[in-house]
Amino acid sequence: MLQVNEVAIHFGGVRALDGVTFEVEPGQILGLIGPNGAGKTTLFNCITRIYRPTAGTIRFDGRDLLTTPPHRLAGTGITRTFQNLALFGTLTVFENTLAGGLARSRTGARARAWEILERLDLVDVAGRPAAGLPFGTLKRVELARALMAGPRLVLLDEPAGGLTHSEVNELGRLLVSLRDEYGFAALLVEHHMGLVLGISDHVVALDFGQKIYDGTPAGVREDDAVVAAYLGRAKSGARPETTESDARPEAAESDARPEATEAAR
Ligand SMILES: Nc1ncnc2c1ncn2[C@@H]1O[C@H](COP(=O)(O)OP(=O)(O)OP(=O)(O)O)[C@@H](O)[C@H]1O
Repeated sequence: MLQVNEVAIHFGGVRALDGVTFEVEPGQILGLIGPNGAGKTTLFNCITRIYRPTAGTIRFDGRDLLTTPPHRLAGTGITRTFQNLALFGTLTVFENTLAGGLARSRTGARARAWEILERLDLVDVAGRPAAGLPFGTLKRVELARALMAGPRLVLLDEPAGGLTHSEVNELGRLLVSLRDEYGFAALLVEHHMGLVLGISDHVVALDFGQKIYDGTPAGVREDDAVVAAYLGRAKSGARPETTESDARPEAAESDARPEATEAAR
């Protein structure tokens, strides 16, 4: 359904993506992993037309996405959430959710918004402005907005970032049940390995803009290249836990990341 073919993008001397090729099947959750600066968010930005790749093609249902105007993307069936949230602070949770449906016909939009808010346990805060609500709640609002367009592919950029242990477990169950119910595929960028390996059908790993792994979640921990580039450095505090434990505080992790990236380079 999504075909990313030999995609490359350079920022000055930095090869953020260097010939990346992979596919996402309908209904599949594909986990996209890799160390800081590997190119994961850049890939999202290429798919969603924020960045224009230097080379390569991206096709969705056979359609050339790189010639599709960015504002038509939701209409093609692709939506996303943002690592650092991109909600309208002064709008209510209901209004933020409704905004995700503007690419669809107005008919039934309000009813669909209520249905999604109920599904995501957001009815109690539906009338509250987004600004000031807890981070974990806002992450769910982003998901609600992404689902409003009735997507066939959702790009999830670190949905577990900043969530507590129990919230991450709950998120994993929620994503799988939403996928089963609504039938969308998902591209999941996430450092929380327990979540990625627990819910992904397939995993792709990037390192310095290149694909180093494309296979099953079960094979990830056994793969020498992924262990060397990413998992094997968990003890540094800048890499993910290699166990299912998520005791590692997210804030400390992100503080450590840029420095670790510099060191790695
Ligand atoms: N607009 C830009 N201008 C210059 N360099 C950029 C730009 N966007 C990304 N980069 C660089 O491209 C590389 C890939 O960054 P990207 O944010 O995609 O990594 P990532 O895998 O998402 O990392 P993280 O896990 O920390 O979010 C980095 O070296 C980054 O500094």
